[in-house]
Amino acid sequence: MSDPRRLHIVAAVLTRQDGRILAATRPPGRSMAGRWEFPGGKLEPGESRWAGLCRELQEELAVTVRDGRPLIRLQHDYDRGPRVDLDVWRVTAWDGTLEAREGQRFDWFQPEALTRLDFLDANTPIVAAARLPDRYLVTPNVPPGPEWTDRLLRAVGQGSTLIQLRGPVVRDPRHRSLLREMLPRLQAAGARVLVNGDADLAREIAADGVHLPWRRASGLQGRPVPRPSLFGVSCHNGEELRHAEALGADFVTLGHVRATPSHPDTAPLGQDRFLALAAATRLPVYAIGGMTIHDLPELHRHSIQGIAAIRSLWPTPD
Ligand SMILES: Nc1nc2c([nH]c(=O)n2[C@@H]2O[C@H](COP(=O)(O)OP(=O)(O)OP(=O)(O)O)[C@@H](O)[C@H]2O)c(=O)[nH]1
Repeated sequence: MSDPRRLHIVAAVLTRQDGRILAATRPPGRSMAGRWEFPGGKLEPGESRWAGLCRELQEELAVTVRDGRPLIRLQHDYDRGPRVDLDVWRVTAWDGTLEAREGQRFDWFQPEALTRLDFLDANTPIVAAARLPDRYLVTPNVPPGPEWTDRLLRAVGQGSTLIQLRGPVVRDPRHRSLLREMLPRLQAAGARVLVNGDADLAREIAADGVHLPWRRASGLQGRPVPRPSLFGVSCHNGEELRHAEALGADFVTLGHVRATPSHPDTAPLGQDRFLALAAATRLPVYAIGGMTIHDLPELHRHSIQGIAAIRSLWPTPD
């Protein structure tokens, strides 16, 4: 951390197998008491991030953390308050029975319900990251075949629980019946489905949100859909990332990281530039452009949300 006055905070998004997430109120007597946060606290001098996380969860909730990984990292300056570097981890395994050891209130919430809680000001992107998976499937820009629903359901089963429908399947009204048949089945299987480029269509078919290409997002002043609907933006540089933040986007895709057949004419960002841009935004970031699930461990190490991909997440036919 370059600024020694900035507090390094480690915090945990405890996530149960059924998908519910723990949130807690700040205990009486603390700053911003009563508002919601994720359990955690200040890293001690010389302490590793993981050791600090484990200590905080033991102190606050009496649990021993067994498994987790970085989820998102962002900086926030409170007015007349601390300047914090929030280093948030997804924790998926722990031992012990949860106890509120510091007088806080805690509960388990469906991911969507988190958006209705009065969280600390810095936490909006953390709540978005908590709600989102690490695989974001973007459909190919070709007319959909009748086998699409089954293929997409297979992708959901493999962990791509966020799907962006784009191309003819959303643009061409002849595919509306397929779309209407497909959507509830994907949602029932646990997927959130976003429509590329068209917030009206997203509303009309009860999709879970909208994803805008940069050229559509650039002319907007605010979100095209209210929370808890999801709003993603495709970004390629720092200026676009700052505009996506100002719009109140829930997340961005950032790329293309590697050379890909879908962008033969533009140079890829490359890993170093990608990581530098991703570190400078407070929004959850999906790396896009030549990404596969084998990239996930390294991306997670850098507190990146995950990958967005067409080819590598699109299941082959049986
Ligand atoms: N644990 C935690 N802290 C958060 C979150 N979001 C957020 O802005 N923070 C800020 O990070 C700092 C947490 O440090 P802490 O938990 O050790 O501090 P504290 O209770 O003694 O609070 P205080 O020193 O502000 O009174 C606080 O300034 C808090 O406002 C969050 O989700 N979890």
